[in-house]
Amino acid sequence: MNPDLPMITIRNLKLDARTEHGPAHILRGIDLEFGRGRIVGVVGESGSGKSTLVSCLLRLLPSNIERLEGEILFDGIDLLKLSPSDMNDWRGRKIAMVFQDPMTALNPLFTINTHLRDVLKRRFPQISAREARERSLAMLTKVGISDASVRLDAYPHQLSGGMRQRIVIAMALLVEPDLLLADEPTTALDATVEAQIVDLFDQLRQDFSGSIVFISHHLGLVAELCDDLCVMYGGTIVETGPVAEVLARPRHPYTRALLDCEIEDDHGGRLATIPGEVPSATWAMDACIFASRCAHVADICRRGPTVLETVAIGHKAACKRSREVLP
Ligand SMILES: Nc1ncnc2c1ncn2[C@@H]1O[C@H](COP(=O)(O)OP(=O)(O)OP(=O)(O)O)[C@@H](O)[C@H]1O
Repeated sequence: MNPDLPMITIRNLKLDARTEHGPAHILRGIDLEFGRGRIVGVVGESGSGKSTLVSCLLRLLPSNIERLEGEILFDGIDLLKLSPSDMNDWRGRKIAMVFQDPMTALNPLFTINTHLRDVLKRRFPQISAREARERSLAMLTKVGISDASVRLDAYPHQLSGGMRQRIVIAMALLVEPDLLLADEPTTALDATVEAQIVDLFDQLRQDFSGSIVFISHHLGLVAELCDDLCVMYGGTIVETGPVAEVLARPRHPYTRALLDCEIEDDHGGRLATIPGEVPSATWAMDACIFASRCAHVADICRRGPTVLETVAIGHKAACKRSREVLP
């Protein structure tokens, strides 16, 4: 394996779903790549396609798919071409997932020990019960759970929401995945616990050699944690690049607008919002996807869709007027 090659390369990924109003273009041609050891933040409003992108990486796709095109190369292997059983094996070995709601992954009838042991048994079939317990205890401590031996014998409902999310993160890490997908893992938590879970992800990166895709509505949170940023809008990526570069010099009006939305007034309310709505997924994109809401829209923006173009090293934006309006 060549360490200089990207670990994940997504090429022209398109996903349409069948609906009563015609095909919904949920992903409209996603191009993205990232290397090992990166934390990639994916941000965008509700409905921009973030969760669907993650579902494609897991290949857990909706049943009403009408079209799926493109490639998802993981160390050169196209996940979309793996057999169902090979893909299942990858999910338990190379890719792990942390969902928004920890109860998605926890069975209320089983203790934490059973959950962690089952993950370890699936990943390392030869592991003894003793070793599984030792590894589980060490992992609980690592993810910041105090009194780990007591918690190990608890049931999910006996733990707080923050602790349950730590358990789910522990389950994901026990897999020793190359790719960890986290779909809004802090959304269901209050602000203090959210900050603790973000800190946990930050600490984990020190000895986690894989990559993390971290989905969030919250640009500030992504800025704190991630190396790379991917801004999604209407099933497309409108801007991508190193977090510091994109946030210091946003080159797409949507990213700029999202940044403005982060500014709070004295009472913690938002000073700005983006007027209008994300276009319907059934819209056949014949113009810039952001044209209907863009403060800088001009005739050129309505003449065909825009594509991602390099604006600086590693930094791309899909705006025909970028140089004029956000130089
Ligand atoms: N199976 C499906 N059939 C039809 N439309 C779908 C399907 N799955 C998702 N969509 C639509 O595709 C769009 C993108 O959905 P997705 O859940 O990926 O967005 P998201 O950015 O993750 O949103 P959120 O932040 O609310 O989770 C939405 O408009 C959604 O309603």
